[in-house]
Amino acid sequence: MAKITLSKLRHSYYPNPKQPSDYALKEIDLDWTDGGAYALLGPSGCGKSTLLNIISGLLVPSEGQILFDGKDVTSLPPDQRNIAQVFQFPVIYDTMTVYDNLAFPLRNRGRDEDTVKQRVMAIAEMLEVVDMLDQKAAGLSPDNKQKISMGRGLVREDVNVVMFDEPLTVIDPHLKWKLRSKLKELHQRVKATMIYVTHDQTEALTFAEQVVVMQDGEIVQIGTPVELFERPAHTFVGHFIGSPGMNILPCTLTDGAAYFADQPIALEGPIQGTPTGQLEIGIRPEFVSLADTGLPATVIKVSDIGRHTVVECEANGSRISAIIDGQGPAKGAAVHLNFQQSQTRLYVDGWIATQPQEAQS
Ligand SMILES: Nc1ncnc2c1ncn2[C@@H]1O[C@H](COP(=O)(O)OP(=O)(O)OP(=O)(O)O)[C@@H](O)[C@H]1O
Repeated sequence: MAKITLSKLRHSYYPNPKQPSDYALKEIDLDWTDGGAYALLGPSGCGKSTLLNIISGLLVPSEGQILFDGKDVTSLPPDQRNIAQVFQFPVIYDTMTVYDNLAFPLRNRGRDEDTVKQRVMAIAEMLEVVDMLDQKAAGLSPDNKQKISMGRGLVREDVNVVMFDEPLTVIDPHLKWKLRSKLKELHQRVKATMIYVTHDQTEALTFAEQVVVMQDGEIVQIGTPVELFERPAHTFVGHFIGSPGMNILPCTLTDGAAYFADQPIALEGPIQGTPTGQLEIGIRPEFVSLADTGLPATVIKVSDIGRHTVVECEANGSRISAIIDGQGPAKGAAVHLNFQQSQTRLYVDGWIATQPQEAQS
């Protein structure tokens, strides 16, 4: 397994790129630690496949370098990079047995049959497919085929990285959670460097120790699932992660105090620098509560989401959601909203501009 470094990486599909919008990847600088579990998360078109293809060697970047354990592999073809890939759709040989499918990547590299057997059995046990080993792959269900595809990606011990490209696309929704947790368990056991590409926040947050969030060819934040939830570095991350996402409200600043709809809103801590640009308050619905006093709002929708209720309100032309325990008020009710101060952030031109109180020196 290897540490992967992406250094000053830029890529354009145009021959003479001029402006930032000509680049599918703007500038990427990133270190992926040996043995880590990473997710690349972002909406369609943000550049995930472009980055994956550059790492696997299918695409040579317009600028910058890719290093595996410090060795420059930027111009090496895919077969010399020693990478295992698991794609959206299963890549297996229908006419072979499950055993032979799992053994294929090892036999292909001339491993002796004792080693093949030992690795195939270890992976089959982890994936819980031992009872299928003698079956022809053709007869397997789509999710079992994809399990075997994953097994083929994991069976070699000597790969630099295992990359998963939306691997649960073909899996039935009710089986997805099973395979998601299986993959996490597999990472803990095989300790390979793994990169999991997805547009699905649940998949990324369940699998990864570190999530790389991309938007428009740029990395907007790298963090643990908790960090992305608690302190989104950008309003895009606030929106994209969470259900419903972060409330983002336009605001003004007067003498260092934030105002929304003429109401003062207490921020988590001091503001960095002198903010100029688009000012917004960010507060997650989990930290908005209903109270007797506070920001006046009107309830426009109430949804029961199991143990909690989402109360969607309207205040001064903005939508604000609150996640509360128990039953919500009726639609049309006049309510007051309170924001938990330690969770109320200021964003300037999309980027976080407040520091938490305890970070002050
Ligand atoms: N072969 C290509 N030629 C020109 N532009 C391309 C090509 N491939 C991708 N792009 C553009 O590059 C940008 C990034 O695309 P990319 O496929 O990397 O995003 P993605 O996040 O993987 O999206 P998806 O999840 O839909 O695959 C998009 O604007 C896309 O239109």
